[in-house]
Amino acid sequence: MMVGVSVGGRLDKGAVVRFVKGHGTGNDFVILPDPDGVLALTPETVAALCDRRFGIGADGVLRVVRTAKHPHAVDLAGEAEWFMDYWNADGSIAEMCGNGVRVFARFLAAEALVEGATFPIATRAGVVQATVTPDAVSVVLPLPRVGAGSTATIGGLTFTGTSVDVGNPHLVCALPSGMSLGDLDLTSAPAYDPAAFPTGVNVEFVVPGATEAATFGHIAVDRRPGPDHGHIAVDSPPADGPDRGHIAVDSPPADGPDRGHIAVDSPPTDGPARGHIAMDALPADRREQGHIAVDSPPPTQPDRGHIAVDRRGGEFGHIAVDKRPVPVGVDAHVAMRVYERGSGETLSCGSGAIAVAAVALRDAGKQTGVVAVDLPGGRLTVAFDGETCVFTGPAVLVATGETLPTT
Ligand SMILES: N[C@@H](CCC[C@H](N)C(=O)O)C(=O)O
Repeated sequence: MMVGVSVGGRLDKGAVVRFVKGHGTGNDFVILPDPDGVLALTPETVAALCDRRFGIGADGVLRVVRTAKHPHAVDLAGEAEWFMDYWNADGSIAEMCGNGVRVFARFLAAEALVEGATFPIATRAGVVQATVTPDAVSVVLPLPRVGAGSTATIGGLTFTGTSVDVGNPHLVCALPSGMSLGDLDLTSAPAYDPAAFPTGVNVEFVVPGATEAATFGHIAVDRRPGPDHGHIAVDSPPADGPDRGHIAVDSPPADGPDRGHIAVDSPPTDGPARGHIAMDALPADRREQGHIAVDSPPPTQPDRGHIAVDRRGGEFGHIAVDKRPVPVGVDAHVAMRVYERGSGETLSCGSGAIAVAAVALRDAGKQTGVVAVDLPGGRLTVAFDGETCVFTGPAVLVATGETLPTT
């Protein structure tokens, strides 16, 4: 890819920069190792790196720099060797990134830049303690500060919420009963009160007391404004055989030419653990036919299946179906979606999950306890002991590479 990187304060068109790609529950990052702080990142460069079409693609950038070498962190040099220089996908800087700091910790451990499994990391919101295990990374953070009420408006609907400071600003909005997370159109930013959030805000939408897929899974098809919404029809038992169902989606309406369908075979045709969805993207008499194969359960996550069709940026929504089991031994369980300041809708937001968990625990009348938070990208847990919170979830490195010099 062709991404210019400023080196030593000047744009060096010959710069080749090593990067690592990682994610925490689908909140993905380009990690830039820069121990001596010589990469002079700009908002434009970060936005180019994060561009999912013209760049590497990510929700944000994590620059790995020695605390002593970065002006925003030098005061913390006695407490932590490494500073997470976090940038949102639009090139703005944020104080905290909960998933980012877990992925950052995974990177430090994988590159043997730290000793032991527990170590401090400096952030713009202070120093946090990370503990790395093969399956998860936990981070100990200060208790979030639950504040005043405010509102967010999206799609003509106004939601009442609670502001929470996790180092960065959040507004946690509960959905009214009868509304599900899949009903939300998060393709554009919610409106908020700029007097309450002068530097912007991450907005979380929450279904409290979530149970298995019933309250988290959602199917949203065709969010185009206007009268031409499609429909989903499920025959059970199906019309053409004992083991076959189908979902028919008309878009635009049935009397128009562009008719597609989704056919679901159950049991699947090619193996005991595999199903498929065949989609005609164009009318049946044309050639462009696609399909999505779904392993259930997926090989890497035995208790989870999902179908995700994401055409954000266009006119269609997405389908996501979670089959995560109800967590045991927790004091509260919530499901959420988030619109992040500077990054748009993401599959997961760690600081957002902490904010949501703090409100859920408060609403449960407790000051200590464990909250499980389900997001489109997976499950995170937050444990509160009255003095700190411990934020835990998977953190994975998936690729490494080099940017190419610009021409
Ligand atoms: N967009 C946030 C910063 C990133 C949050 C992150 N995804 C997380 O996991 O906490 C902001 O601008 O505050």
